[in-house]
Amino acid sequence: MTTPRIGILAVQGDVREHVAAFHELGVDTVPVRRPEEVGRIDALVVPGGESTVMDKLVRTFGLYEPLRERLEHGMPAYGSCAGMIMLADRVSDGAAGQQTLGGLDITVRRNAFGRQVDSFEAELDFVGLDEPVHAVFIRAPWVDQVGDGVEVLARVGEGPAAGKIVAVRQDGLLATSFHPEVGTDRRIHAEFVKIVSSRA
Ligand SMILES: NC(=O)CC[C@H](N)C(=O)O
Repeated sequence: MTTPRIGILAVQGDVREHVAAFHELGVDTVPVRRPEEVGRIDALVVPGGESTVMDKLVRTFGLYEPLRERLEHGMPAYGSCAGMIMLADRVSDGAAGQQTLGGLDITVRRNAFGRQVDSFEAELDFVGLDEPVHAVFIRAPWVDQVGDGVEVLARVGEGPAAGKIVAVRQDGLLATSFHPEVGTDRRIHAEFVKIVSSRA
């Protein structure tokens, strides 16, 4: 089997951190900035950053249609934080006119944790991983509602937001409210590589 080509949407956000995370796993990635690059990838990563800016740039660069089409045809994708918002079918508290690429049958609440606690870290139990994940949240969304085909992989364990959904999977689509690309734990990137390889 040939190694799948993982593209990183490289219009805005923490692209370098994702590139480095996959590199540590021995997986090369390619940046995606132009429409013609979309046809050459087997999977997509949408990084953390600012979903409103990412949305505008994706459309300005002519990436919206080709990416949407690939996602509709089942291309695996992983989104962290703003990337989760970009992959969600529905956004609550989105900016005026904000659109997403969609694909994940979820409603995501942007900046859900509020201003006082907009950045924090937490230990999370994560379905399929033996040890908890140390998760870094930065002005993160949470998932308000999931469709029937969506598996919940992690929830906040304690505090005022206890029980809120922060990681999901639906077929080849994976999303986390937090940033595993920040830090040294590569298990979630490894999970995505497994998903991509199993569907290649
Ligand atoms: N760290 C992040 O990716 C923050 C996401 C940002 N709050 C947004 O709405 O896109």
